[in-house]
Amino acid sequence: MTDSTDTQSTPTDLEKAAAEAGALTTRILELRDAYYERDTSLVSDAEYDAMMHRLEQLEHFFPELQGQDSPTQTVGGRAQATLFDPVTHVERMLSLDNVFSADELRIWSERVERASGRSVHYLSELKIDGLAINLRYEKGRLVSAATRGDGVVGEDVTENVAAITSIPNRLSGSGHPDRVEVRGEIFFPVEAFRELNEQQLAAGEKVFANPRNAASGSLRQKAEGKSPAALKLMKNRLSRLQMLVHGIGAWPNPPVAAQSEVYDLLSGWGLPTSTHYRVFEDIDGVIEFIQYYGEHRASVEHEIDGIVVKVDELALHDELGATSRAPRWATAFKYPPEQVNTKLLNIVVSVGRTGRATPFAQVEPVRVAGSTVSQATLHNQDVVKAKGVLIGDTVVLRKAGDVIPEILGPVVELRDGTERAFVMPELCPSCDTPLRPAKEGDKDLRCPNSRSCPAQVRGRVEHVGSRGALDVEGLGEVAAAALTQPLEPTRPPLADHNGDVSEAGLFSMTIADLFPVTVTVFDFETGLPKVTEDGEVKRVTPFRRRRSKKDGPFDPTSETFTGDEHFVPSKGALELLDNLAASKTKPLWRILVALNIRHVGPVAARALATYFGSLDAIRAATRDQLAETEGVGGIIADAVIDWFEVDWHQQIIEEWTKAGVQFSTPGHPGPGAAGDEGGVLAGLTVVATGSLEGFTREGAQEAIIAAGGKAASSVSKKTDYVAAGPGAGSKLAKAEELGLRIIDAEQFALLVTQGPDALA
Ligand SMILES: NC(=O)c1ccc[n+]([C@@H]2O[C@H](COP(=O)([O-])OP(=O)(O)OC[C@H]3O[C@@H](n4cnc5c(N)ncnc54)[C@H](O)[C@@H]3O)[C@@H](O)[C@H]2O)c1
Ligand SMILES: [Zn+2]
Repeated sequence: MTDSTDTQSTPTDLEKAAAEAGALTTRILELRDAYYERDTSLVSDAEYDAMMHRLEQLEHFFPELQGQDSPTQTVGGRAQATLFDPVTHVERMLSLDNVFSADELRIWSERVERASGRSVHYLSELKIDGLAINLRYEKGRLVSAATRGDGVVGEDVTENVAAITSIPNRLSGSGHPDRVEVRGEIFFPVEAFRELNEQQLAAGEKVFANPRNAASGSLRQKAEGKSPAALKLMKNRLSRLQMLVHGIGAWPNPPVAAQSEVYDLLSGWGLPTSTHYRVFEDIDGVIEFIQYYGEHRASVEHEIDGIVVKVDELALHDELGATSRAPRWATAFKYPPEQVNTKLLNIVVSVGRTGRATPFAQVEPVRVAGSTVSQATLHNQDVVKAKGVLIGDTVVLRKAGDVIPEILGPVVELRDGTERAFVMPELCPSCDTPLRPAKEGDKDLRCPNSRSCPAQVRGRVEHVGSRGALDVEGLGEVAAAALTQPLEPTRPPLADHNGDVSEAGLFSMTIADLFPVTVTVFDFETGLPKVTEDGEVKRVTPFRRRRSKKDGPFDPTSETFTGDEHFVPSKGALELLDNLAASKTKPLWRILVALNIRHVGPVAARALATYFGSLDAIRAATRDQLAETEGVGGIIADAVIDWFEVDWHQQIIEEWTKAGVQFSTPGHPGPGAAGDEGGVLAGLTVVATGSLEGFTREGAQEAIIAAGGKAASSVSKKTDYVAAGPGAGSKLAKAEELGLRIIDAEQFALLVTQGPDALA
């Protein structure tokens, strides 16, 4: 459509548009009121932005709808003279226009360059999630601080701002103008925001949905009428606020020509300016900057909701001017939101491999930080209570980067009375055993049926395959669930991630069965598991697929016939078996982690493996010997001893030993040796580079460490051996240059198992 269609629009179109615009306006004003006056987000920012966008569209096609007081023409907020004194800004405080994609940004920059008629430099900086403040300094002294309000009239918060330690009351240096207005963002650094919300939770107060609401709520508090204790709390909150300068207000003839020079000048006066800005000669640089911070959002000390792009040349600011709402010389690129509102549909309890019963939230699926979220953990019943969420609430959900989604709290204003409280169940949802704390006073409840609780069995099998344990590709959540299905032949088949069907009902595996597993199981006549001579049911990977013509001659040892359908092991199943077989000789510490001993994660397992060198040595050790090992300590020592005392744990070791799992580090000289005077590589530094046959990159490092050596990542004079394989590159060149001892994969294997003497 073009603008000319406006005049041809039929009255009904216009009427429809007017009705929609009217409804949107009412809603947006309601949302603004909640947001700016009550520090509450009734909808997510993305929903709010979408409504604004829709209203802009309607007004674009039907300009007659665009009144002066339309939300598209006004700056959020309202000057509320009731709480603070009103301040009329000498220069209006504006909002920013938004773009949501690189394409939209390019369109913006083309428009700017066309209007400027000359080349433009772009200053890119982080969009801080806080609230805008205008600071007026007269002869270097802070005389007034005001919020944005409606852009024309703001609130006088001078007294509170004086309590913010990061804002100087006096400018440093000299040559300050008689009057200068500086603008910036007041915010909570991420860490302080987290602490604040924790304190709010503990005190039974509302949690803030984002640092911006928190900053605004903290700054806009009145000291009057507060008890001494409340006043102290208020001061404490104010003192944790920070500010960063991002512009200027009224300042006649500033002695600078560019926004970037403004920052240099102001930082020379002791004002906090961001160190994260950059000036680019074209928009491509800006787009790279946006991408960079999109991936490194979490590395910044404060929350960012986007990147602000500004024309650097100050002269152009005047030439380009502003609309009633926003400058034309700047725009904000908005990142996908990390916080959204969604409905809390239910709270259910899951039991993990350690038996811990964890309530988690099932929410209406929402897009947040680039992925769709439908669940969030709630840790334990105390956390549910502390967060004050009820089933049926609209809740604020947060997901930053790779972090696990978290529920911040309810939007209390939106309750309608149908919400209900969560009640922690008394029985394990997986096996009906009464839940109880591991020891008195523990907040977490556990299912004590560790041996056969299906949820725990499944969790342990999955844990064996996990990255920190044996890292078995194909042994994840889906496979673990299929492998451990209880023995119920009538269960419907499950499909795995390749769409292969599994006869899930036939398997009930524990981690003890994991390595002896074979594919040969089904009796081809009956379709039931084959029984070995000694009466045992052979376990098998459950993944199978329907036989096709391409599968060639029938193989009775691995194929199944269920009466009317014919199955062969799926590709995934065969791969899983291969991967399991290959993991039997992984480093000892990984095997220890896979055993699922309480408190024994990768770090403790490495410490144990390095010092003792074998499972037998660990089992033979006394509590004191374990506890005194560097990196182990009393708690872990007790957990290790407890673990060995359980009879079905012995069975795991027996089964795994029979299947060829390697419970010791080859060449390890025995307890203690590697710890101080070391294993066969004690005191030696080895660099592994390029691809060494028989070792993964990580595996080579581990082999060096396990043998008591130091695995270095760069070559230096102190390096004793450089193990180099194809693709070794610059490290090899350096080693040659330094005249170091260079060995190949075969020699490396000898070195880490038998030590330097084996190479002679
Ligand atoms: N969820 C809701 O119900 C709701 C309601 C109203 C507003 N909002 C949110 O607020 C936004 C609108 O608020 P707005 O008008 O303040 O616009 P804005 O926050 O999108 O952008 C303008 C503001 O950005 C700030 N800013 C931060 N870093 C900056 C920098 N480096 N340079 C310049 N300015 C910087 C300034 O304070 C400026 O006033 C919406 O897009 C939405 O995200 C949400
Ligand atoms: Zn249970």
